[in-house]
Amino acid sequence: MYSVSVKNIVKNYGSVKAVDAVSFDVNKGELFGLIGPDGAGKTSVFRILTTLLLADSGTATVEGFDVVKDYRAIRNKVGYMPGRFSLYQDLTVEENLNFFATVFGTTLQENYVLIKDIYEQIKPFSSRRAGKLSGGMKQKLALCCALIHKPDVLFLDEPTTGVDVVSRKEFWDMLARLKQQQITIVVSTPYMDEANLCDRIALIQAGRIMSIDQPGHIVQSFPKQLFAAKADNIYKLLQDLRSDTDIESCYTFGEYLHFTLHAADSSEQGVAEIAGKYHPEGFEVKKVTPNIEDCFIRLMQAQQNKGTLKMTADE
Ligand SMILES: Nc1ncnc2c1ncn2[C@@H]1O[C@H](COP(=O)(O)OP(=O)(O)OP(=O)(O)O)[C@@H](O)[C@H]1O
Repeated sequence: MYSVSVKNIVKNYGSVKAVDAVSFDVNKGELFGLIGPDGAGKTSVFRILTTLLLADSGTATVEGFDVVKDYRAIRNKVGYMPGRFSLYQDLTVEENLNFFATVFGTTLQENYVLIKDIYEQIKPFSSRRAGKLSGGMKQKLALCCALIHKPDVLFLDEPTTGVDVVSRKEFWDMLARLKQQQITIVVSTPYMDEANLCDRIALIQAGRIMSIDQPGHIVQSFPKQLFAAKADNIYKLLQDLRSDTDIESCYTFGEYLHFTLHAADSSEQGVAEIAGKYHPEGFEVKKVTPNIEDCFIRLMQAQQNKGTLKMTADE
C-alpha cells in the first residue's frame, strides 16, 4: 500500500485551473518533493491531501484512507506545516507546543523522542513568543508542532521559503533524520537545488505534473548537450541566439545563457561559429551538465510549445 496515492485530482477556482489531473504515489518512508514555482498548484494539492479542501474530481488516499470519506482518520495520521506561518504569534514556544499537543490528545512528553533533536534547538527560547522568533526558529517550532502527535505522514508546504541558507540546510538535515524514523514526508519547494535532497520528485507547473522520478534520473534524461555562454552584452547575445535557427532553446541562467542546438552532435567550436555571426565581445562558451532547473525549464517549454521541444531523445 502506498502512503499517499493521488489519482487525477482536478481543482479549479472559478476560471483558474489550479490542479489539472494530477496523479502520483508516495511510498512509505519516502521523502517526496513537489517542486514548482509560485502558483504551480502545490498548496492546493497539500490542502486536498490534508482534507482541508475538496477536489472537484479525482480521488486520493493517505495511509489507505480516502480524503473525503475518511477525513477524520486522516487528520490524526498526518502532520501539516502550511506554507504561511501557522503558529499562534502571541503564545510562547512552549504554549504553542502544548496547545497542539492538547488538540491531538497528547503531551509534549509522550512523543518527545521524535521532536527531541529539533526541540533542543529552540528550548532556550521556550518562553519567547512565537512572533518574536527568527524565521529559522519559527520553522523549527512549526515542525515540532506538526510532529507532536507522531504522524505517519508529514506534509510540509514550502517549509524553507524565506529562510536563510544555513537554516535551510539545517532543516533538510532534520528531514533526513525524520525519514530514518520511517515517517513519510511530502515536501514542496520552489528551490530547485532542494530537489536533489528528495528520494523522488514531481516537477509541477501550472497545475500539471511534468515529470516524476528520482532527481538523478530526471537529470540523466536531458537529451541534448547543454552549453553555457556569456558575452559583455549578454542581453544582445540572448536575442541573437534565440533568433538563430541552429539554436533549439536559449535562456538566462545566473550570469550565463544556457542553450541547446538542434544538431545532435555539437561542440564548443560549432557554437563559437554560430555566435561569431553576431560578433559578440567577450564571448565565452563551455559545455555544462544540466541540473534539475535546466530539466524543469525544458519540460516547461515542451509543455508550452505542445511538444516541439522534447525532453527525451526518443520521444
Ligand atoms: N482561493 C483561491 N481563489 C482563487 N484562486 C486561487 C485560490 N487559491 C489558489 N488560487 C490560484 O490557484 C493557483 C494555484 O495556487 P496554489 O496556492 O495551489 O499554488 P502554489 O504552487 O502553492 O503557489 P504559492 O506558493 O504561490 O501558494 C494559483 O494561480 C493561485 O493564484
